[in-house]
Amino acid sequence: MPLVAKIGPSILNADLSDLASESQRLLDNGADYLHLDVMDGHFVPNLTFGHSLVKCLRRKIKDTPFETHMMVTNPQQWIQNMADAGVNLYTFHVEPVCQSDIPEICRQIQEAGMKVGLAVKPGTGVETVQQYIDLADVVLVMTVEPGFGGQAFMRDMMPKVRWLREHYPNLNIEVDGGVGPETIEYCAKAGANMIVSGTALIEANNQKEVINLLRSMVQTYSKPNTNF
Ligand SMILES: O=C(CO)[C@H](O)[C@H](O)COP(=O)(O)O
Ligand SMILES: [Fe+2]
Repeated sequence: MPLVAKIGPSILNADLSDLASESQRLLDNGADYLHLDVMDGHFVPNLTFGHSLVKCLRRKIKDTPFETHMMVTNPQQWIQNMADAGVNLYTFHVEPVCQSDIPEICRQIQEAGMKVGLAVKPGTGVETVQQYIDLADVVLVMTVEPGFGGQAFMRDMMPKVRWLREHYPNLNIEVDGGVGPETIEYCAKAGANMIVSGTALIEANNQKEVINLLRSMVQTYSKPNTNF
């Protein structure tokens, strides 16, 4: 069975004063979910928004899955708030938390009614999350240092994606950072099926064309025996 390709625009570099219509345009052009980058100015040197804004967006965009990419030092703190705001997938970084707390954080996320994403920064090996993969719905391999949109894609992260795909054929593997028409082939070939794309989509003249291209690349390479 080919994996399901899902395209999730990051709205980080969109016009945040007009977030609902920017998001709706991306969805009308074929996006499957919205990737909402939450930054606390501590885990990363940048600030974005929190659960209040997510809740407002949810009032306007009702049926689309929301992922929050939690670039925060204390992911446990925001679980209930984000669940109440209408988040579906709560993806947190493993770096700032105690390894032994990861199962409990995953449990709390699930208990709050959300799916679990485990995110790793470029300097973190996948072996760090390996023992927790059974507790997660998604593993996010960052392809830039978290904190800012519009950075260059780190191709040297692809061995992590490839390793995950080899060992976990059915896992949802997400890539985030510098992903667009120029770099999707690397991600798709390595085995990623959840594609976050920010700047490349926000700045595209034809968002529908770019979303279709990202999806078709994933579909091409996720067919059995054509991965590599
Ligand atoms: O998590 C992120 C940055 O920390 C963003 O999701 C990511 O950078 C997407 O934006 P772009 O495609 O412009 O790189
Ligand atoms: Fe992100």
